[in-house]
Amino acid sequence: AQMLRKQYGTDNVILSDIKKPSPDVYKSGPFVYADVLDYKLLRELIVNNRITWLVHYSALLSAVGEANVALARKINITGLHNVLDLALENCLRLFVPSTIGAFGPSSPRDPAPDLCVQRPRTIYGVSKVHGELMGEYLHHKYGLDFRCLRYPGVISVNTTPGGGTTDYAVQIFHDALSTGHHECYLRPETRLPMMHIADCHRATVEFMQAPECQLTLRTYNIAAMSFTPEEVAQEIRKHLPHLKVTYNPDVVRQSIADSWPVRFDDSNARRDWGWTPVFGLEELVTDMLNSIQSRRAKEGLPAS
Ligand SMILES: NC(=O)c1ccc[n+]([C@@H]2O[C@H](COP(=O)([O-])OP(=O)(O)OC[C@H]3O[C@@H](n4cnc5c(N)ncnc54)[C@H](O)[C@@H]3O)[C@@H](O)[C@H]2O)c1
Ligand SMILES: C[C@@H](O)[C@H](N)C(=O)O
Repeated sequence: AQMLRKQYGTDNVILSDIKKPSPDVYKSGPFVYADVLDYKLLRELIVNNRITWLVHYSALLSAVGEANVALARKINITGLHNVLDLALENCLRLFVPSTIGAFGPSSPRDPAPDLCVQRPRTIYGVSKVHGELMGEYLHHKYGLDFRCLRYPGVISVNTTPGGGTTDYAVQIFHDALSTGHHECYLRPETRLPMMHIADCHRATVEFMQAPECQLTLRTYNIAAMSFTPEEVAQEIRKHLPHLKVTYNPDVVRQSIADSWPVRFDDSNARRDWGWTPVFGLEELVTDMLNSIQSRRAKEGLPAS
């Protein structure tokens, strides 16, 4: 929203959720309550605010989805159908993120290309493949301007991890600066594609702004780096040598991670609309530690 508001004006970008926003978010511009399962309310918001673009992020992530399959199906599939119908009815440009989780054990893993077998084994992945296919179907049949990026694990200081399989890659930075000890629920050699949130946001805005004639696909992989818990820990130790990591693999999350790509082939995104990441592992680690450290200092908390 911050990026879009700079370009399009504060009042022209409306954030929504079913959760109360932090005071910072609330003060930064328009925020409304919107439940994606409430079709009438969504329609009212779109009509009353003369919405032209819709960015649909609401979802239950992979690990939390496995713990509550019925709710994940409702939010990730029924909610998506509401959004697709409204986008079509109101000629909106629609962005829906997909994920590395849209692939499964029978997909090529190193690298996973844009087009290949997709047989995910989580309700999250199944719902994301469904979203990719529904959006593309409505694009080809009715001309819906549907755009979808498959994000790697996204790493950010601003939000607490939302119940995904890649959450450890956020938590490890907080633990490094608080207790100096991180207990990892994945095995040390588990490699997954990851991305700094600044790259993820920039990719999304650049992709949304790309002229339609440049797009040869409606769903693209985007990549920045791939690392294992051991590799990110080693990079953090260059700044905080005392970091201790112990491993206690969680059966559910480890088996999800083992079914996902270890690397993404994003050559189509690079060719079609010029995607290039800025953050590699070194830059990511420096930025995350600096940002968390200054946040802790503001809150009067010590760094370990
Ligand atoms: N974080 C990642 O690493 C990652 C990677 C790939 C794709 N994505 C995708 O990006 C999107 C956002 O992910 P995130 O990490 O911010 O997840 P998150 O869990 O932090 O946020 C999801 C949001 O959806 C909201 N929500 C839940 N039920 C809702 C409902 N009924 N109506 C409206 N909102 C509802 C939640 O309140 C929450 O704020 C998801 O679609 C996810 O699949 C995320
Ligand atoms: C990878 C992504 O979709 C999310 N962070 C998850 O782990 O579920």
